Amino acid sequence: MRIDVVSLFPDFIDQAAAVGVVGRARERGLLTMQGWNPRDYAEGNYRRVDDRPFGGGPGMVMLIEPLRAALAAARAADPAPVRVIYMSPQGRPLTQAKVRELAALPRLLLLCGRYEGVDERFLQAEIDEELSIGDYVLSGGELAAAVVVDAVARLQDGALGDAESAVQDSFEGDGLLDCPHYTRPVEHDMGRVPDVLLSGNHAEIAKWRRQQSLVRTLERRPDLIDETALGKADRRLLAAWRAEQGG
Ligand SMILES: CC(C)(C)c1cccc(C(=O)NCC2(NC(=O)c3cccc4nocc34)CCCC2)c1
Repeated sequence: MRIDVVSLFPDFIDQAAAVGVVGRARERGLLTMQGWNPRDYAEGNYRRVDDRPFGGGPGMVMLIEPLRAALAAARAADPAPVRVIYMSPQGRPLTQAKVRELAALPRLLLLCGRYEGVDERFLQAEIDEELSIGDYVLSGGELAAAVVVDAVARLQDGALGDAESAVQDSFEGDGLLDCPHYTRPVEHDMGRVPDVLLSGNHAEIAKWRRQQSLVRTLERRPDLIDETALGKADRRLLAAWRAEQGG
């Protein structure tokens, strides 16, 4: 897969995608990336990439022409069709389902905003979709682009080793939050490892982990599951938990 990133700080993404799974995927040729800086395409001796907003108000807006030239150069760099995504607070929330869809494409182009954003005419003319990584104010779209790169890279065939794939599958599997994890020592002034995990009883351990995931998801992110859609076994685990809690 090829990912082009249009950003005033292309090195930022490159660094964020240089280590770990993403770095390895790039080394293995599973993922190629290239940054494109609109400033390299800005005219005039000030090489302007932004200007004041019509209608007044604070801040600056990214100019159309440098973006259009950078996007054209990126498109021309590879014959494969490209999905152009503007990382934006006005975008649809990024979900794992969307990540899976994007990971299957041959090419992505991620546009990162700065200042107050991008001239709307450019977005209307050139952008296929807008995606948001969450509802908070950021200084630029680069962190969001790095999130997409990481999530998509993990799904490239061969990016993860068998063990890592199993972890990814367990995370992705049923959309539940993760169960608690423990490692050595068994005893610690911060507490003791739950006995079930020391029992060697793999069926009980699997049940306990499932129960913990279910309870945590219901307690912390009820929006992630529809209790009515739970299977009989899951409903039993929740009932047992509630009985234990005297709930
Ligand atoms: C969400 C809410 C708090 C209501 C809000 C309302 C209005 C503006 C902003 C805001 O952050 N504007 C600044 C910019 N933000 C992002 O690029 C950005 C922010 C968040 C998630 C993202 N996912 O991708 C890109 C994202 C846009 C131009 C430069 C950075 C945020």
